[in-house]
Amino acid sequence: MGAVGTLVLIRHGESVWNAENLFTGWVDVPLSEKGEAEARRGGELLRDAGLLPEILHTSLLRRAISTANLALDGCDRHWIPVRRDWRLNERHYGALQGKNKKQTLEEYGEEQFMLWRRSYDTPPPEIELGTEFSQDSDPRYADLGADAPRTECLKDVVARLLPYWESAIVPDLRTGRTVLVAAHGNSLRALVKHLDGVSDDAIAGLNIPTGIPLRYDLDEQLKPTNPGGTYLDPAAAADAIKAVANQGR
Ligand SMILES: O=C(O)[C@@H](CO)OP(=O)(O)O
Repeated sequence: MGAVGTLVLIRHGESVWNAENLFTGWVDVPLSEKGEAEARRGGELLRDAGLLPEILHTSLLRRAISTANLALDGCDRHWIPVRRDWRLNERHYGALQGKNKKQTLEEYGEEQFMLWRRSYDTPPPEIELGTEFSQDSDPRYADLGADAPRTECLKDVVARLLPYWESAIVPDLRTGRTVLVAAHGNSLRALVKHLDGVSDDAIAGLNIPTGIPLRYDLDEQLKPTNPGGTYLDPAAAADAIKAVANQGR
């Protein structure tokens, strides 16, 4: 087998709903101005590190797609091939989609709020079909039919993400290419859990900052030789991780 390529993960820049502190999930909101700037900065970090993506995988949500476009434009890689798949989408937040995080924390209390946000296997209540923030008439998910999720916990995200990792991303890495994955806080937590072998309990404490590329060097078994990965701007990542952890407060 040849050398395994480099994996670069990027969570989308701040979205308008991140800025408003709303549970987002599969609701397709755009980047905020700050998020666009974060994405452009992500591209500069890639350029300055000489870490130039050769293929892109994104979710079907515009905050990840726009982030990838802006970042790739910034490192002159806007032309690379791209694949998009719902399996990279954010975790479906069920009936919490569109709700304010602070109000939800006040209404349900810290324990329930954190169970919904960060426990491995407790999904929020299912979203009601046909309501404002459900995706049941969205054409991009038409092929999923009744398999389209109405809520997900992180365990569900791991289960739907891994088939795409194995069948689409790993083959690209096996060609030795630098692969950029532009996705979301919780879909990337699911991938990092798998890559680093993080336990079901420990994953609760892991948060991914917006817009800062995270590099993984992998061995032949696809185990990271730099466990936890390497943020291209570690100081900014450390501050941003704290901010994600404290959302709702
Ligand atoms: O609202 C969401 O979809 C996610 C990511 O922004 O939020 P959280 O970090 O609370 O899981």
